[in-house]
Amino acid sequence: MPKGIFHVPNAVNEPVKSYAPNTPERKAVLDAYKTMWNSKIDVPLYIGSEEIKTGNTKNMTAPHDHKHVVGTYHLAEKSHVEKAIANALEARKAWSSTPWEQRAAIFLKAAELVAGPYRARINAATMVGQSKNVHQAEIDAACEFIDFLRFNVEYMTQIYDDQPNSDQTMWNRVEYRPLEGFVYAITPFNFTAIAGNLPASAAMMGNVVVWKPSDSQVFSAKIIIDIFKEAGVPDGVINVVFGDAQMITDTVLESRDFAGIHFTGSTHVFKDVWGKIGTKISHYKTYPRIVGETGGKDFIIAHPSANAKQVSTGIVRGAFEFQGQKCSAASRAYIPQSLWGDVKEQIITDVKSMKMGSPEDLGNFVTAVIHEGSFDKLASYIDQAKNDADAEIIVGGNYDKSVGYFVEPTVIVTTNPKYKTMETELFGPVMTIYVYEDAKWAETLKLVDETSEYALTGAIFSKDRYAVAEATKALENSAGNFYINDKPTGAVVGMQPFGGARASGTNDKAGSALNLLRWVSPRTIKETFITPVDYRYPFLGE
Ligand SMILES: NC(=O)c1ccc[n+]([C@@H]2O[C@H](COP(=O)([O-])OP(=O)(O)OC[C@H]3O[C@@H](n4cnc5c(N)ncnc54)[C@H](O)[C@@H]3O)[C@@H](O)[C@H]2O)c1
Ligand SMILES: N[C@@H](CCC=O)C(=O)O
Repeated sequence: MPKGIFHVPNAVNEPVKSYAPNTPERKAVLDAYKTMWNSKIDVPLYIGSEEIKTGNTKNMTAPHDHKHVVGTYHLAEKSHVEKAIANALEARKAWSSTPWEQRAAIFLKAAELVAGPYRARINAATMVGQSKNVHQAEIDAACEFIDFLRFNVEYMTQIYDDQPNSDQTMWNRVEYRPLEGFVYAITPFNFTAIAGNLPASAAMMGNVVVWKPSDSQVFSAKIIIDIFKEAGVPDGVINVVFGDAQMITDTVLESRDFAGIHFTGSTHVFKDVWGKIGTKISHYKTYPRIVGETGGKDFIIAHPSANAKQVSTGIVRGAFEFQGQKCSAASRAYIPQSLWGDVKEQIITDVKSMKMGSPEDLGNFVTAVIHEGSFDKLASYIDQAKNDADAEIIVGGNYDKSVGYFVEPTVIVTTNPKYKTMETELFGPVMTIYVYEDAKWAETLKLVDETSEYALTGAIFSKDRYAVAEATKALENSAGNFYINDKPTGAVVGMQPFGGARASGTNDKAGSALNLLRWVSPRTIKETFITPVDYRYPFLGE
């Protein structure tokens, strides 16, 4: 047991590297990309100390070149999921009582492995398997993942440090126990950092985990697993299963020891899983913690006082970075008539200047969308907009899946503020704009609030402080992350805790102490120094 009250290193955000020509990081990431492109990996299930090849495999391909196979991964059967749970529960015996500083050291080491020896590999894997351009890979797979690991260690110690009052007669203590059972982490394709953070944050707090990554992120998930192993996460603490999401989830939910779910993904899946947990609630040993960050229909609203160039840049970067595949991506905008001419011209100029293609060419701003299902869905909405009288495509609108799943950044202007693409999350490079009359500012704020079921991110651009204040109040429940004079994407751990409410999730703010609190079950301990030996109150003896 520790013989000191230890302090962890102060968490600092990882600086973003530039990847400019002739930098060492540029050479390293391109070398790693080539190596991965020209070899094939075979990813097993990771259960306890075993790496299991079930023989039932799927190919991993690059979204920007979908015939190019970069590896295979093995699919779990029900028995593997059961085995993963059994291994997790076995590992819990040692892990749940491992001193916190030992757990902290593992995850601090993992952060340094990402920052140094694994940086080029995890970025390159994110470029190959998820088609991120190098800047998007760097801010996600390297920097955000490192920040999650470093800051969560610091938040963990803040939580442990939060203790109740005592007096001379007693000492009150709270210990933050891991949950009694195991945590199930389900992760999305679009952020390598989220894939790493969901299992790691629960494990850091002393929990054991069954992790099911997205089928479209296995390629970079393999690097995360390598990092956890090298950092010293003991066997069985994080068990990884791939395959049929429904079967895996149903099997997990059958276990009486299921103690919590750490989910990020789409709203309909989360609601479905929540419903299943609800129907089995009497079956579980404890009430499972349900944490889910889900979809968004994120907005930008410009006030007539806004700077047109700032607005158009916010729209273009907010909507089209990583092909709009961020839960935070701007996908509906409200622009006053008086600014529209300038904003429109600038958007069209910017979008036409964007290069699209493989992420290996670092000059490409836009690459492919994640898979055929997403491509087909986006194409159908774009085709619909071409036919609808209340919609007009002002730039983009083409798509091609012959080599990769390429969809041009597309801007739809609609005269109908409730047009389908103003309300529905498409999760791709499609932005819809509604132009409002300047005099209808207050009505438009109401429209922003009422148009979508989501409440994840949103932004207002304005030079008028009264308008900023009015929007901040009117939209207080419309976004969990609200931006003033900035695009609604790019939250940084330690700076803008991230998460939304309404249909966007439980708003437990990934990368914050609020989130880590969901993975502990506090026990209060009262120790009395002079224990009473007489039941009578003092006055009863008089
Ligand atoms: N709010 C946030 O912080 C945040 C962050 C990233 C992504 N997202 C959201 O995630 C979505 C995009 O990611 P995606 O396409 O990977 O989402 P998705 O919902 O398709 O998949 C997410 C995970 O759920 C699994 N899954 C799918 N069907 C399931 C089922 N029936 N039962 C159990 N698990 C199932 C998938 O295999 C994957 O691991 C978007 O809606 C986006 O807004 C939200
Ligand atoms: N943290 C990211 C969003 C993650 C969701 O996809 C951002 O703020 O852009």
